[in-house]
Amino acid sequence: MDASTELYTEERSRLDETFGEIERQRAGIGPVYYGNDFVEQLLEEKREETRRRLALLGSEPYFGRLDFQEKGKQSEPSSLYIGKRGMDRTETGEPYIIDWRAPVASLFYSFTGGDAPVAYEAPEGTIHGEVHRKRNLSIRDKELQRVVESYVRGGDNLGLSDDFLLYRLGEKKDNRLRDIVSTIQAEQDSIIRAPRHKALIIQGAAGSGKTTVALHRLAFLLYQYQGQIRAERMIIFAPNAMFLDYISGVLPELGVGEVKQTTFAEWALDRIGTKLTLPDHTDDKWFSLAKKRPNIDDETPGRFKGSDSFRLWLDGKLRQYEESYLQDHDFEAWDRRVLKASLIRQWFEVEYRHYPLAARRERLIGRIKRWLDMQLNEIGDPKIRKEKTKTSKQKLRTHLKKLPEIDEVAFYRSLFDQPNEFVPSDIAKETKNGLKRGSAQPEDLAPIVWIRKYFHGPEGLTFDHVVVDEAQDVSPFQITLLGSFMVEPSYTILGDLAQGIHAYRGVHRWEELASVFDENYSSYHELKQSYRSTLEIIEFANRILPFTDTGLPPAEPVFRSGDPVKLVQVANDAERLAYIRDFIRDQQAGSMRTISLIGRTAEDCTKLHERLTAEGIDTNLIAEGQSHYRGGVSIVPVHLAKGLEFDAVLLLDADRDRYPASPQDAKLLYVGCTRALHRLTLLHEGEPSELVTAADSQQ
Ligand SMILES: Nc1ncnc2c1ncn2[C@@H]1O[C@H](COP(=O)(O)OP(=O)(O)OP(=O)(O)O)[C@@H](O)[C@H]1O
Repeated sequence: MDASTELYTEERSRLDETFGEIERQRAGIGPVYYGNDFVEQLLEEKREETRRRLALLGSEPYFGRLDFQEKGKQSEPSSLYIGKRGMDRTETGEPYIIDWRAPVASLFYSFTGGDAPVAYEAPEGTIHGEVHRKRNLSIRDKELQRVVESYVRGGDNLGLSDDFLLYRLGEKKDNRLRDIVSTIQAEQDSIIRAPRHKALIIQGAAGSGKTTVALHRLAFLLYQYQGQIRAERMIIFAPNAMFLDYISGVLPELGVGEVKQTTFAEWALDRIGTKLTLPDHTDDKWFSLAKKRPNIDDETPGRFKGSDSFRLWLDGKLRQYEESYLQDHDFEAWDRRVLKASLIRQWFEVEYRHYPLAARRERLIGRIKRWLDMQLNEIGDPKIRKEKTKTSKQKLRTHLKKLPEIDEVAFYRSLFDQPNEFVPSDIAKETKNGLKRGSAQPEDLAPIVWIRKYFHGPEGLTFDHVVVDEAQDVSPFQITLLGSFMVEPSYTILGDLAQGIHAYRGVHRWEELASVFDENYSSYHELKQSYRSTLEIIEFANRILPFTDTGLPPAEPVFRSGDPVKLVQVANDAERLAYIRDFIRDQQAGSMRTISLIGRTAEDCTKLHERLTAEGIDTNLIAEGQSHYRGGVSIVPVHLAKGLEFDAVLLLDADRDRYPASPQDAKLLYVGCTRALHRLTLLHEGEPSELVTAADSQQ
């Protein structure tokens, strides 16, 4: 028997034994309980959880094995099998499969080869020891497909073998992001396992696994802080509904499906109610061709209203409003029956001081009404009482008009009614006109929810952890707002400034976000290694990076080589169309499952979609506001491709006039090119973009 067959046979037999154990445990749970006994019902919940866990283990029980010798223990090294969920042996109670989130499993990820001693942090302290062996196992549908011996102590290892990672990265993608529990890399693992009470700010190169890492971190936190944090109080903010659809499979796969996944706009509108609408296509002007695009500076509405200084100005206005809310008016119910203004003020300012303004108002109104009722009750003669009731209640209604309703949208609107010293006049005018029509811009949402929170308090909402993906697109104001729903900051904030195509509302430097936290709470991390694309694609995209003006270092590729990036010139429109047709056909024939034609603008994409449809070629047009990602062949404008990935990409119109060498166009092109996993071709008709020529120069 050669070594690999021996390896396979050994693992096959452990796998059979595992299936036997899973079956025994499943059989031991017994049938589902449908009765009314409360205790039995509670127990049934636990049994159901076990059934789910065993079902998850049933087809792919584990993916790794680590032989670990704990220091000070005489016995042989223990073989730890690591899976998506843990399982103990029924008879002995010993761990049989280790949950990937357990402390000891961290060794599987952090171990980088070599014979040096290792250690991991456990609740009982630091555990030291030695790794004797590391194996990666691929099990699909109960079949052991592959065993890779990544490390053997004392063997002739040249560091840790990457074979298994490369095997995984070489796979073709369907229409969903997947979990990476079997191949989490050390730098990713340290982010996933970072302590809870922190605001982690992560700058990660395109394809470095930011989204994936964030999702795994949620699963880890839920495991590590069981009983302290709840899935329903964790929330992920992502840029759009289609992206949410694309990532929606990962958490259920990791067994933590209840975490809320939303966009900031959806969440904010939910809080405000139906008082406002957001117009469609508000972003279009920023993605039009360079000559039609507005400039971006700190007075661009999105940047201005998202800034910390705008928030501070708003806070000042809120305080002023609250301080001058109550005016001194006695309430005279009838002759000489007067509720003195000083007493009303005493209630409002002393007794109800700790409540948010809306509650202070409500309590005050209730108190005044009660006072009036008491006065009326003192009147013995029913006839007089009736008459006084009528007149005094009328007077009360008039009096209460002096305590106007508290409404966040009306207050926000009032800020722009008069010219003011702080808000640039064109922003004030545009905001006022929009709100008059019941329409807000995306950048108005954080201030309005902030005002609502000031008026009403958190209204029962608390977050245990907040993930903000594509965080280069969010503002400091949004981050502060979300933080105000947490007792202590617990954030994972991930993004890539080089993909900051929404620079008109997002941050330009991470310090802008870091500055909203106390420095003990925030920490900055970089993920430089990129896993998505081949070496050739990453190197090509890296040469576009300097044009983005972000000063970011090049992404580091994993050594996975593929086809060279192609730059193709076509002579005319007919040739262009013929090329596109052939491209789709060739990629499909070459087993590429997801193929994307990335256009420069939304109109370009719509036109291409119509033409291909007329020729009977089936493609999915991705448009703004879409909520499902279908996979297959997509046509997508470059600005909507962010966050997604495709086996093969044809980037259209890589011409000089469509992608001039501006930072914004460089970011768009960088986003487009980094979507490709295995193959990238750029097409141009006229002179190629300077960015493309630079990227192509060293191939
Ligand atoms: N450790 C890993 N093992 C296997 N695959 C990985 C690993 N890390 C990331 N990947 C894969 O790399 C791809 C990129 O991951 P992801 O989309 O999370 O990256 P990202 O940093 O959010 O990308 P971008 O910013 O470009 O949208 C995915 O296909 C993911 O499965």
